[in-house]
Amino acid sequence: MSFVFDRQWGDHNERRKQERRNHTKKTVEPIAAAIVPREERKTVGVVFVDDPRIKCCGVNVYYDDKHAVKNVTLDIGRHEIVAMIGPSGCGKSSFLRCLNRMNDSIDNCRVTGQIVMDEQNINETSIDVVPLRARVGMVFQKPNPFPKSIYENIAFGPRIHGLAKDKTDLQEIVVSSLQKAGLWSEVRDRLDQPGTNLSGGQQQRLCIARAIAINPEVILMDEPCSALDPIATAVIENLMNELCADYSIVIVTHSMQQAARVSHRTAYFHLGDLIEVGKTEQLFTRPLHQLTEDYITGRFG
Ligand SMILES: Nc1ncnc2c1ncn2[C@@H]1O[C@H](COP(=O)(O)OP(=O)(O)OP(=O)(O)O)[C@@H](O)[C@H]1O
Repeated sequence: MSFVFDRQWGDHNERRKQERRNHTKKTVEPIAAAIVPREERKTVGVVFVDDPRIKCCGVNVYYDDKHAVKNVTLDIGRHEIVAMIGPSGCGKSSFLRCLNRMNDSIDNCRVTGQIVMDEQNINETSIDVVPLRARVGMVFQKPNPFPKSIYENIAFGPRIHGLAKDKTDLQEIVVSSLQKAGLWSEVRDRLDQPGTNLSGGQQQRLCIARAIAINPEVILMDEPCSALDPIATAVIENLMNELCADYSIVIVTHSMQQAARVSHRTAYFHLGDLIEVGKTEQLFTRPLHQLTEDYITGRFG
């Protein structure tokens, strides 16, 4: 009996020691590999994901001879929020605009490389950008509702893309888009009033509803909260969290706090190079590249 008792306690103590060793193993960071030096420009981190929604490979953006985005390779996952951060002029917006060919409207801009959705390179000149921009919607820095009624702001897209069978169908799209954008309860009684009469935060949600109404797969957001107060910003951030159940979201933001709050992965750009991309928590707490560390600790930009 005593033998059994001793053995049990012996086992118990051994187990406790082992648990402590395991615990130590789990909580103490492994000795980090040396941080990548500033001169290195090859992207480090988690560039690829399983079953990506968009696959960017060697993307370059030039404005005349200015090389604004340099050989960027990056996957955007399904149901993923990817934040793009970096100092002013590092190429975040230029890269974002590649994802729905918005750079086409800039005369001196040229984009090279592959941007693949459903095995199709959307950067080929033969691609029709109208249906592409329905699949990859965009929300801009400044809310830009059409000078039309709230209803028409949403109904316009589905109507021109032929997404509604009839008037009832169109009405359903309008209601469900406003619901998904978290605006329905605030505007249900005034759908015929101008969208421009809404507050800034409501206008931005109207623009999100407008993007949703044409059934996109991806929503691009270029500093969507920079014109909003903290309360309206929090509403949009919560909304993003809900929307990623249905869409992939790529957001350019100047706010590291916002990137940390909303995104699953964060991409850090520097002078046109994608320096590092990784799980958001890791990038902000244990960056792999010296330039990322400089930026997040406020030593640069
Ligand atoms: N139409 C243009 N013609 C010439 N150069 C341009 C044009 N648009 C952008 N650039 C340049 O390309 C570079 C990248 O600009 P971009 O707007 O993509 O950077 P960003 O990181 O989004 O900057 P910000 O955070 O200030 O908005 C910058 O040097 C910018 O001056």
